[in-house]
Amino acid sequence: MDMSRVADQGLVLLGCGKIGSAMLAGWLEHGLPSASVWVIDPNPSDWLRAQGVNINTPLPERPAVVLVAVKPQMMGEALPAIQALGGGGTLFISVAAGTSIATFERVLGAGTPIIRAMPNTPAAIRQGISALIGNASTSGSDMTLAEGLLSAIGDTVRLQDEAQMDAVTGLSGSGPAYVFHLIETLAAAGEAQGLPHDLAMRLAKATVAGAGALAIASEEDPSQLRINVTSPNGTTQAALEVLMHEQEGFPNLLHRAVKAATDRSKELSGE
Ligand SMILES: NC(=O)C1=CN([C@@H]2O[C@H](COP(=O)(O)OP(=O)(O)OC[C@H]3O[C@@H](n4cnc5c(N)ncnc54)[C@H](OP(=O)(O)O)[C@@H]3O)[C@@H](O)[C@H]2O)C=CC1
Ligand SMILES: O=C(O)[C@@H]1CCC=N1
Repeated sequence: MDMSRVADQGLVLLGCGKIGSAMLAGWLEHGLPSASVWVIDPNPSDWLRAQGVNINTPLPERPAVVLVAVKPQMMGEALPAIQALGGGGTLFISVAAGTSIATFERVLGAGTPIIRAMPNTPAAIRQGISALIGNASTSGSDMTLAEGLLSAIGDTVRLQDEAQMDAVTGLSGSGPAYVFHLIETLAAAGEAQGLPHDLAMRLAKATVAGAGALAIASEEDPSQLRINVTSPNGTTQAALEVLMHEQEGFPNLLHRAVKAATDRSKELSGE
């Protein structure tokens, strides 16, 4: 991605916590100059202070992009700081869960190009995935700019309908946490079978990372890759009889987990 427009005109980051920092880390690593970044955050982290970006200083008059990365509950308090940049000329990208495009249009004006995006934290190592959708004022070049920025920190996918954002949030936005929990519990299960903690954790991390990389790289789909591991009447089959149990296994558990996250995203949009 050619970051020259963003580097020339500037990028404003409203809120730089977990996801804002993950995205910023990816962009800085990709070559965005730190002098081109302005951050508004009441309590900048030590990591952020060490990056050489502009923190809580006056903003450029017409930045290329404002990235909104505050919690939905803080939106009312936070948006006035960037409201004057609305109206066109600056592209707004919000990653906030459950905050609709209409909410931003009410504050910034319907003529403001606004893209709602849902990234995830592997963005920090440029292996995230972001889903995005723009409002009616978003031009083709705005979408290209947003996709360029987001593709610098991983894969991107365009949505057809803003309503899909709740399920996307429940799947890939929150999803890294499910996988981290899988790593934690896989390691703990190995420990319970007699392995030392460090060895169990190393095996668990490498197994999840390797399986994920194979799932992306392979032409076979994940169900075939699963079958490839499963020798008839072997060890994997014994485990899968537990994990694939209709009521107590993964399918029901993950269905309930993703539904809970999706429902919470819908709830946030009404709060
Ligand atoms: N974490 C994730 O994996 C993902 C998060 N998101 C979305 O990103 C948004 C941020 O989430 P996350 O990074 O986890 O949350 P964090 O709380 O880690 O980050 C939010 C940041 O905004 C700061 N902040 C609070 N009030 C203001 C204000 N008035 N002006 C500017 N900054 C302010 C916070 O400071 P302080 O801590 O001092 O309050 C904090 O540094 C949320 O809307 C979430 O839905 C989307 C995708 C993935
Ligand atoms: O937990 C949350 O609400 C945010 C949205 C997706 C990931 N973290």
